[in-house]
Amino acid sequence: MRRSAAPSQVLGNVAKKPKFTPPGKCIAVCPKNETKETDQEMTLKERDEKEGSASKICVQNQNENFTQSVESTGKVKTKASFSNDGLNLPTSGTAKEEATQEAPDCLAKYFSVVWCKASKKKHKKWEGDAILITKGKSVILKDMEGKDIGRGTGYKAKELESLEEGQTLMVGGKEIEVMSVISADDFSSGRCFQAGIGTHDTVPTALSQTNMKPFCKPFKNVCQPSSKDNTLKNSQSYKPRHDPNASNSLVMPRPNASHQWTFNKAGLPVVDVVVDPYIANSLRPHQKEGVIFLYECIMGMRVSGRFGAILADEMGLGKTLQCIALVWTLLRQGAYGCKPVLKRALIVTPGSLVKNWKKEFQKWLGSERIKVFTVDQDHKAEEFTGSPLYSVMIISYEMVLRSLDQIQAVEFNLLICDEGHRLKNSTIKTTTALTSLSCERRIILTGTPIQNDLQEFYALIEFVNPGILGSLSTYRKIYEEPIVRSREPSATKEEKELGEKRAAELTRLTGLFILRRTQEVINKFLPPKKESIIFCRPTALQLELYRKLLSSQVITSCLQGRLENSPHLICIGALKKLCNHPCLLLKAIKEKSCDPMSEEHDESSLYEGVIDVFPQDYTPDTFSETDSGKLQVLVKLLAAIRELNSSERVVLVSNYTQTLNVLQETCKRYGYSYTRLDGNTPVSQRQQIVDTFNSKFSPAFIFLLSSKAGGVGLNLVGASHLILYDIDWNPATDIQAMARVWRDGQKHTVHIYRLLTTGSIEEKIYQRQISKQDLSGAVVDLSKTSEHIHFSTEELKNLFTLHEDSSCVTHDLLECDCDCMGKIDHQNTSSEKPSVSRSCQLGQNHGKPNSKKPLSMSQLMQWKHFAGQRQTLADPFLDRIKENVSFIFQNVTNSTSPPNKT
Ligand SMILES: Nc1ncnc2c1ncn2[C@@H]1O[C@H](COP(=O)(O)OP(=O)(O)OP(=O)(O)O)[C@@H](O)[C@H]1O
Ligand SMILES: [Mg+2]
Repeated sequence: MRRSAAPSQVLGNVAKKPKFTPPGKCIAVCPKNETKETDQEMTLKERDEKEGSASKICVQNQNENFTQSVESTGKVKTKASFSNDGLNLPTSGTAKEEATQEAPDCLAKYFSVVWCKASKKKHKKWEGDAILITKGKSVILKDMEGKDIGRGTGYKAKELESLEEGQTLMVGGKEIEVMSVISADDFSSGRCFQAGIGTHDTVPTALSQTNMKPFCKPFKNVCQPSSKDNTLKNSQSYKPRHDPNASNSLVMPRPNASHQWTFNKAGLPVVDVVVDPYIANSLRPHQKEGVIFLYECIMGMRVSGRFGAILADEMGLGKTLQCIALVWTLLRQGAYGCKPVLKRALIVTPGSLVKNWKKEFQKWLGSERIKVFTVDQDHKAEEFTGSPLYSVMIISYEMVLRSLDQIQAVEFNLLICDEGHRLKNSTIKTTTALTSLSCERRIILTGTPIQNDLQEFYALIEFVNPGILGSLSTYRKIYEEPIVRSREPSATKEEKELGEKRAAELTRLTGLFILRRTQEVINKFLPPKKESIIFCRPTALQLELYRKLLSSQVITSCLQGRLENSPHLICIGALKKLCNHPCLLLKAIKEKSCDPMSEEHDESSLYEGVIDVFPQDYTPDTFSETDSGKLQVLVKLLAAIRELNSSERVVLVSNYTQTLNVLQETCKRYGYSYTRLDGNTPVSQRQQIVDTFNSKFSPAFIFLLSSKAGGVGLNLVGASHLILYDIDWNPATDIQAMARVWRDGQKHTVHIYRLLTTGSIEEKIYQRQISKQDLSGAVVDLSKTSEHIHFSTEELKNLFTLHEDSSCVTHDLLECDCDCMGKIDHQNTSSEKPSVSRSCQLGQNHGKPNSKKPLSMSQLMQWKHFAGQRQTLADPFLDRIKENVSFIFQNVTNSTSPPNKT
């Protein structure tokens, strides 16, 4: 049968046949070799051969699936040919499942087909591409969005088995013709539904290779220049701005032939782009790779026709510096005829980091190279527009909304969104405003993308590379539903396999433009970090109040599954307050009693009779540190640091302003000088507070920090001790806070202390936290953040249980066979070596399916652990606090690295 109007598969199998036709006839536009070669020149063909480049300019591009148009301005517009169809995959395993019902033992087969309505016409007019699944005697036809468009049964099994290319079949009133056979793998990964983007044929340059790429002679022509003579004359002035042959030079990869074909219409000489040694010399190895990665992404060299990137390096790896190196390079240079790629760049960042960005520009480039413009109350966006002095604008997310008109009026060539995970919601104003900017080159920087769910992940991808994953509904069908389904306990083996494959495919696809490195790459440059989880015994008052709350009617009914209006959240809040200090609970009770008319009946009922447990003269303001186990420990710890490390400073973190007030009052009582940054600190003052604290002349001993308000992006390397006073459901919040101190620039050994109230809800939250961290290797963490957490009755029961007899429930859960209460020594005598060889291996049987403890507890596997009441502890700080401590886990990272960074 002949086909006339073929859909996208007119050229055959998507994966096999080229789909991209360059504008104009290739042969005509690209004459064999009209440009004379000089000593320094060689043809593209030769160079490609020499460099092993896969594609040739006159060959149809196998990597691309774009239609292309050139505007009269010469600006090239590329558009994914699948943009309307999206990537199209079926919902989770439906085809297999359905066919299984029909013939459980037969193997399913998959075909790429075209279809049209059944007609007797000889000359068919095909209406669309589709996927045909056959199994036994049944078939299912799916459109490219994964929707069923036809089904049939009662075929001859043999005929279906031998179905091959070119054959036709009737399926539910539709006539189909088989175009090609699809592998089961291509079906289950979803690749067969993708119209070519990011499938087998995308060839990103390997980072390590590009890094090593030798210098290529700069004066080479690609296509026919507009004027041969001119180009030859001018070629002598097309020189790299910096010497690519110098030792340590950082040379960007050269664009391949198809890139040149698309973006170098004028046929300008290709010149090496070399990062200014002034900044390149400061870059760590991972940062050099990062700059190359970003360069390739935003130049459209990794995924053809896409210019976005997500740099998701863990906190403190210097994302700022990598971007500065990129921006500075591209403001001055470009591969085609030395023409700078960027004229103007826009950097959007949380308000608290605007000044930090400016400082970092100065730090790495000095003040004479570049002038950056920061938008604030006194410097309006219009000033930037009117001034030729500035090429970089730094603005806060809040200000973007206020200055949108002015920003839209400027043509920015690069948009960088720092802490860009805030764009995870595509409907919020900031995201819509930034999406409205015409700039195609977009970079998201984030240290914590993993906490998002699959839809948030989609929003981030959509922001940097719009359309690459198809429409949201398609994406849900292809990826989200099968992946989520496969992780449910009731998932069948097939569903699990499908989910895993789709997740792997999603990772592969997005991995082309997402780069995440972990802290390890920088560890060797950092001083040691000693992390201790300190289980603090609750006081008698805390225990009594805790029991009282647990016996309340509200908690009882929560445990019976009555969760309308989320009463459990109020209960959790009250218990957390109590753990921090009983006075915070009393404050809440008093505030509630002043407002008896409020709607919150559950809260009033929870507090019923609790006030009677407090001593009679107890007031929230005259609290005593002896009423809170954690505060007792804190006071002793601060005294020990003051005494043993008098020149070192402390960051004290809480998630709650009221708790910070208690901590601040404690500082006052002990005469400790402090500074504070929380949600109420004006954004304009934040950098100043941070700078003053980091200066060696800082009078402040303690930095009180609200992790939620100001944690992200701050550098607090002036302190070498960090105490997490309370715990958040979301591990990212705490990790963010910890990374403020242990980062590049830190000169001292860092001590991190996490305080938890023994046997209480805090331990349970900690256990949940570490299970979340274990998921961070996945594309995304599917667990939701705080208020969205869904608790089963079983989980609530666990949360609302107080373990009074245990010195560490977390340790109990590990089923560790040691006797850490003193008989066997599980305290590693050498405090500087990880205790891998000790007899007690925490979580020995982790990962075994029958293990009762959560797999994630394996995180603690390598940690030393010991009961608090030992006679002496090797760590002098812990030794001072042991009286109030029931248990300690401790881990040392980088024990061998020198205290000063290299
Ligand atoms: N190559 C380097 N040499 C020395 N210091 C560096 C280097 N790279 C970065 N730094 C410093 O390390 C600190 C952390 O860098 P930066 O703030 O860019 O981290 P980040 O990746 O943005 O982390 P976060 O996710 O926390 O924002 C900064 O003070 C920065 O100046
Ligand atoms: Mg940052």
